[in-house]
Amino acid sequence: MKDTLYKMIHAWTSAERFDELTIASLSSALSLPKNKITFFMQDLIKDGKIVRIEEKPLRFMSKKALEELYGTPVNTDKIPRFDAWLASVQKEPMDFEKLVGYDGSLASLVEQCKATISYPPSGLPLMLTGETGTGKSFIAQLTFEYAKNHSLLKPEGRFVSINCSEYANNPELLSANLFGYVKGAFTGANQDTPGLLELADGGVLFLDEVHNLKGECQEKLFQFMDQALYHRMGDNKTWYSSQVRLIFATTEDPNQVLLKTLQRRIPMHLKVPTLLQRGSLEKIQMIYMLFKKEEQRLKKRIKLSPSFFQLLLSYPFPENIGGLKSTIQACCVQALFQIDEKDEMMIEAHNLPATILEHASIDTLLKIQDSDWIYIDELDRNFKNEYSTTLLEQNAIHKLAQTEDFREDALHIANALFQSSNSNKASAFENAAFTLVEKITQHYHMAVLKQESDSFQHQLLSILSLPLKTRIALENKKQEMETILGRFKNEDFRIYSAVLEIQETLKNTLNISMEPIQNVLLGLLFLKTFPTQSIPKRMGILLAHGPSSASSIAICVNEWLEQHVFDAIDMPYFMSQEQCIEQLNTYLKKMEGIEELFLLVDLGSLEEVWKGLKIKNVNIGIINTLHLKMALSIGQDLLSSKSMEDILEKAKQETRASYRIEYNREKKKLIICSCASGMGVAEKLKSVIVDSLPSESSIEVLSYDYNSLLQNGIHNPNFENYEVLCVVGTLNPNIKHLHFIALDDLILQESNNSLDQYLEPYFSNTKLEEFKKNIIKNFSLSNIMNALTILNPTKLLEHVADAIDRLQKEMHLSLSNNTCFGLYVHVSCLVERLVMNRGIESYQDIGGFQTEQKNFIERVKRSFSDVEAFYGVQIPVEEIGYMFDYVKNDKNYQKCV
Ligand SMILES: Nc1ncnc2c1ncn2[C@@H]1O[C@H](COP(=O)(O)OP(=O)(O)OP(=O)(O)O)[C@@H](O)[C@H]1O
Repeated sequence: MKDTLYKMIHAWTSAERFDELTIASLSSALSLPKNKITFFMQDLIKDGKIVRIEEKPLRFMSKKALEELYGTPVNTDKIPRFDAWLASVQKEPMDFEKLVGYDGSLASLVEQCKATISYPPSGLPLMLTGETGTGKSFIAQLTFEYAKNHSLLKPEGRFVSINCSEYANNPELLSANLFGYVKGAFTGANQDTPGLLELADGGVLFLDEVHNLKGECQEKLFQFMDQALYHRMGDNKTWYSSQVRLIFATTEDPNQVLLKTLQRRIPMHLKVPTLLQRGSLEKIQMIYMLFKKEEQRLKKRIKLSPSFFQLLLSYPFPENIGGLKSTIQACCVQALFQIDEKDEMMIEAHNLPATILEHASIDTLLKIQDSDWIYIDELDRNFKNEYSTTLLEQNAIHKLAQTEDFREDALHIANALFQSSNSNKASAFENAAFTLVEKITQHYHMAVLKQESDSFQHQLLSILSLPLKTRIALENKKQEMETILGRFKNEDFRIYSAVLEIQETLKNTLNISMEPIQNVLLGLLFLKTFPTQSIPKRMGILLAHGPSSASSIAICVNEWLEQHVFDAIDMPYFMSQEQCIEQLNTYLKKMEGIEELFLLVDLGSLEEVWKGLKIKNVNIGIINTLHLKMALSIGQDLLSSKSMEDILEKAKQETRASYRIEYNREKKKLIICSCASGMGVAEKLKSVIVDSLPSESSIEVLSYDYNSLLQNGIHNPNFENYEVLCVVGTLNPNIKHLHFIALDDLILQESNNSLDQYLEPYFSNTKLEEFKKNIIKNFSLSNIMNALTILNPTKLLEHVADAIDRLQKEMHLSLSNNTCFGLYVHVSCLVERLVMNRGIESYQDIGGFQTEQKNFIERVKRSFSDVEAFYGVQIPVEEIGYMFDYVKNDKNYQKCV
C-alpha cells in the first residue's frame, strides 16, 4: 500500500496537481483511513522519497517528480512555503524561451533563426515576414539575445533597430542614418556622423518595415552585404567596414516590394504565423502573460469574468498579438476602479471595446459557461489541469506519438491520468451512453471487473463530457492524437476497433461527437482497465452454436492462460451456416492487422467455411472441432513460437480433427532510403519520396542506417514483414538481389533506372502518371538541396561544385555527370553535418584506405581547402573514404585505373 501511495503522490506531483496532494484527498482516492495515510507518509519521508509542504492544509510531494519538473535537487524534507520555493527554483526564461509558442507553433521557426544567426563565420541575413503584430520585431530582438548568450557576437555588440516606414517620405535621411554622413553632405550636416551600420558593428541591425526602403538604398545595402564595406554619405572615397548581422522584417510580400538582387542575398525567409494560426492554447498563454504583466504593474490581483474571457478568446484580432496586447491594456485602464472588497480588480465583458462585443456570435455567447471568475494564475495552471492536460499536452502526447515502447508508456500515462474516482451522478442520457459503451467493450471481450465498475463508469463519463477547456488546450495536438490512434491500431487493434465502434455508435444513436483527444483518452482508459495483450500478430477465434458455447470456452482458456488468446462468437442454434459465416466476416473486419488467424469451428465443412471467408492478407488455419481440451492445447501453442502448421498438425494428431491452411498473407511493399551521408539525409529523402507517392499508396518508405545496410543487408527484424522493392540513396551499397536507385538518377531522370518501374504492378496508370510528375517536380536538384539542407543551397552548391572541379583537375580526370551529382549532394550534406558537428566517424578498413589512397586523400584536402576555410570545418579522413566510394564507382575512373 505504501508503494501505491507513493506512486500516486509521484504521479500527481508530476501532473502538477499540487492542490490535491493533501491527506484528505489521498485518503479518499485510495479509500484508506487518514491515520494510515499519515503513518505511511512518515515512512516515505524517512525513506527520503517525499517532501512535506508546511502550509495549511499540509501537502506531500514526490521529491523525484519535483526534481524532474524543475531540474533542481530537493535536498530537504520540508518546504515552508511552496510558492516561494517555486519562485526560487523557476529560472528566468532565456532569449527564445520568452516567446510564447517557442516550443509549440514557433518551434521550427526558432530553430531556423538560431541556425541562421549562428551560421559561420558571421551569420546569414534573415527576413521575417508576417502580418502586423505577429511578433517579428520581438523575434528579431530575441535572435539577438540568443546570439549574445551564445557568444556569437562581440561583447559590445548591440541590437540596433530602425523602422524604415518612418522615412517613407525621406529616403535620403534614411540613407544618411543607415550609412552615416560627412560634414557638408547635405544642409544641416554640421559634423561627421556615424550611421547605424557602425553603431551596430559586432551586433545586429534590425530593419523593420523594409518594404519602405527605396531602390537606391536597397542597392547600397546589398553592396554592403557583399563586401561588408560601405561609404558614408557625401564621401565616396573612404571605405568603412562593419561586422553586423542583418535582420529584415516586412508585412508585405518581399517578392513584390524588394529588388531581386537584395532578395537573393537574404537566404533565409521565415513567415511568422498569425495569432489565429497559433491555436487557442497559445492564445491563452498570451492572455496569461499579458495580464500577468498588468498585475505586476498595477500591484493588484486581477480576475476575469467568464464572458469576458470567452469573448477575448474568440475574437480574431486582426492586429494579432499587438492587438490583443493593446486591448488588454485598455481593459485594465477601464477597470481601474472596479475593485471588490478583497481589493481585487474585476474585468468584465462591458470593459471590452465595442468592436469585440459586436463581433460575438450567438454561438460564442452560448458557449459561455456559468462558471466562476477566472484568476490570472489559474489561466496558467488550472486551465490545463482537467485530465492533467499539462501532462498530456507537454509530455505524454508527444512521447506517445514517438515512443518505441508504446504499450508500456501508454499504460504509465493511463495510470497517472485515471487515478481519482470521485463518483458523480450520471444523467439518464449519460447512462444510455455508458450502456452502449459497455455492450461494445463486452463484444471485444473487454469486461470490467465488478470492483472497478464505478471508477470505470466515472472516468468514461468524464471523457464523454470532456470540458471545452481541455479540448481547446489540446487543439494544436490534433496531428499527434491521430498518430497515437494509429499506434493503437498497430499495437492494440482490439482497443482501436472498440474506440472506433464507440465513436460511430455514439454519433449514430445519441448524436455525441467524439474528438481525437476523447478517442485517445478512451483508448488509454481501456488500456488501463483491460490490461490484456493487444491483438497479437496471431489470434484465435472460437465459433460455435449455442448461447454461450464458444464464449464460455474462450473465457475459460483465457483465464487459465492468463492471456487473451481467443475471441469467441456464439451462434444461435437456428442460425444458418451462411448467416454464421456472414457474422464471422463482420467480426473479422475489425481484426485488420493480424498475420495468422486460427479458426476453431463446430460447423459445416472446412471447404464451405473457407469459401465464405472474406478476410484478406492473413494466413488462415481452420480446424473443424471445438472443445475445451483442444482449445486449451491450441491456446498454449499460440503463445509459443510454434508454426501454424506444427500447431494444427499436433491438434490433428490429438483429436483426429481435420484442418486446412490458406496462405494468403501478402507482404507489404517497402522502399528503403539509406544514405552514406547519414541518417538525417536518409530521413529527409524519405519524406520527399513519401510526398511523391500517389495518395492512398500502401507502399511504405523507411529510412535505414547505411553502415548497418552494408553490414547486415536487409536482415533486420524491422524488414521481416516486408518485401523490399528497392533502396534509394546517394551511394550504392552493392548488395546482391537488392535493387538500388541512386539519388542522382532520380535528379537526372535516368529512364533506365527509375523508381516508377518498381511501382508499376501496384498502381493504376493514372496514379503512376501522378507519381512520375511528382518525382520530376520533387527531385529537381534545387528542390532536393532545399529539402536536405537548411543552409543557403545555392551558395553551398557553388562552393562544393568548385571544389569538385578542382578535384577532377588534380586527378586529371573528368567524372561522369551522375557521379558529380551524387558528390554534389553528398558533399553538401557533409559540409552541413560538419557545421552542425555531426560528422561520420567510422569507415570500413580506414587503415587500409589511408595507406592505399594517400594521393586521393591529399588531393581532396587540397581541393577542399577553400570550403574548409569558408565554413570553418575540417573534413575527416573517414568522410574522404565515403567520397572515394563515389569516385571509385565512376565509369571514367575505372577506365583510368
Ligand atoms: N510569441 C510571443 N510571445 C510573447 N509576446 C509576443 C509574442 N509575439 C509578439 N509578442 C508581443 O506582441 C507585441 C507585438 O509584437 P511585435 O511588435 O514584435 O510585432 P510585429 O510583427 O513586429 O508588428 P509590426 O509588423 O506591426 O511591426 C509586442 O509587444 C511583443 O512583445
